[in-house]
Amino acid sequence: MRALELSGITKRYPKVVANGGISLAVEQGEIHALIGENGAGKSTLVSILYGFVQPDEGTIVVGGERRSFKDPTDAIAAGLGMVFQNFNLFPELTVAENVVFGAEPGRLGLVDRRAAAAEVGDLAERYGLQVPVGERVEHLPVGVLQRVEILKSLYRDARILILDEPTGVLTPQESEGLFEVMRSLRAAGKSIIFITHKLDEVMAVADRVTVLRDGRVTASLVTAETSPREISRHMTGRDVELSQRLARSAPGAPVLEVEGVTVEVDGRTAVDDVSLSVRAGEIVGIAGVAGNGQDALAAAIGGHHPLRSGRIRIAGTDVDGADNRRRRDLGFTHIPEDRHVTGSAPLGDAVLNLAVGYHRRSPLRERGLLQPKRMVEHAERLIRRFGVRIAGPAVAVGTLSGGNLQKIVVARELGHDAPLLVAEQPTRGVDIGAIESIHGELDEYRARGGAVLLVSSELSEVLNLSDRIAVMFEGRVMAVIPSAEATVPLLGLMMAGVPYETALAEEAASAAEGGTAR
Ligand SMILES: Nc1ncnc2c1ncn2[C@@H]1O[C@H](COP(=O)(O)OP(=O)(O)OP(=O)(O)O)[C@@H](O)[C@H]1O
Repeated sequence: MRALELSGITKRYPKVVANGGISLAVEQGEIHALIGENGAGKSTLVSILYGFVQPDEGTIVVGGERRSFKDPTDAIAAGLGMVFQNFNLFPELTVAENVVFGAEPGRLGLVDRRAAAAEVGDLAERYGLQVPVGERVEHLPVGVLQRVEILKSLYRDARILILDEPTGVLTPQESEGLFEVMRSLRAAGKSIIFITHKLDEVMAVADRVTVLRDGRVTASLVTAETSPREISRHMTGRDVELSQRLARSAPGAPVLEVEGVTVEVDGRTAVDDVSLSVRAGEIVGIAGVAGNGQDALAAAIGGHHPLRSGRIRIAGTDVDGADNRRRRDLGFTHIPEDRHVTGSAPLGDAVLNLAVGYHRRSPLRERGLLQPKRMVEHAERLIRRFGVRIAGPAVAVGTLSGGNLQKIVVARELGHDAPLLVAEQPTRGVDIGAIESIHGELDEYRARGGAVLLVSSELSEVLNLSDRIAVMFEGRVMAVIPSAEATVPLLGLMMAGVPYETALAEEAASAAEGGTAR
């Protein structure tokens, strides 16, 4: 039976057609992947489906009935559920309370704890979702929080679940766990719309895949009958070749030195006695699940957090007490994790966003005056070089899709050849073509002698780019290992807090049982 049918969905914005007549059918008990390059129209389509955005044209039919949603409440009532990338949970409430919160008519918002725990426990068991129903969600791992979000939708009787890039925040083991949950939901007759940029995930878990390009459907394929190459050709209109990394020469002098650094954030130790260094011509990757101190460490290097103890040197100079501007003068550049808040000025155009932070120096400023023509040329050059999809340099970056905004931030920071780059999640949410080009840029930057501290929860990225890898867990560096000795299972175990020696032994044991390495 058909769970959902979208026909001719169209949404126009002043300068782009975000969805240009999209038709899509999702069967009951099907995992349906939605894939496409940045700006292809995926978010717009699911925002329409969930009632956030109203389409200009087109129809939505759910379970055989024509529907129109003026807001998410309508969509939920029709049996839709959405799990966002950013979870929306109350830290001080238990799992069960979070699940039932707001969905209990007649109880005036008061939650009967015992009844809730029993009900949620039953629900979790029925769908094979392991959660500690009575525990406060505060300190639960991300993978569990995600299951709580899924339970929230199931509790509201969702028959169609939309998962928006759900693996972006998970360890490889947690992603595998999520896929298991998705399969058991499918077995129970639920339908899942799964947005991802990762072809291997499409192949692993989806029954069918719809490919979008420039707001249109370019293919709707049965995964068992297609290949990653065919899907990527429909996404990009060309073959994406994964480029070879450049030859590595011996690294030079240390550009970043972090010694015994401890940082407190909101009264808690976020970074706990961390030491590491990055040399010229070297990429050091930090692997870890988000929230294990990586962001606080990056903020401390950038001068946004005071150190409780330890020292940081940039290009040989102790930066204690130096503000962000002074650090930039010493050669520090930074791709921040949050491109919306700290990475960009949404109302500003691309010219401004590609110059900011560098507008005080030549060539963008000469004899104390900004050079508008040069700023425009600079923006145009970077837009071309990084393949940003934007109508022109005068467009406000706030209207760009997530991935294209990320390209703007990366382009700005890499466009200056400073000696040190701290790159946090540089390819989060960007499509495979753009990942390739950002990786290529980072690799070339390193080959030109740049030093990179790469913070990423994307293990393939860390493995592919880094010379050495540090794994962070609860503020500490578990180990720093040469990337040639690292494998996905080994890093995955350490990211979950397993000490290096134990992880090594466990990995060897599972490899002996025929598990996969790397
Ligand atoms: N509110 C808006 N105003 C103007 N343009 C918009 C708006 N929302 C989306 N767009 C444009 O619509 C197009 C489709 O964007 P959308 O966010 O749906 O893409 P996406 O496939 O989800 O991309 P990504 O993978 O980068 O998240 C883009 O060109 C984007 O700039």
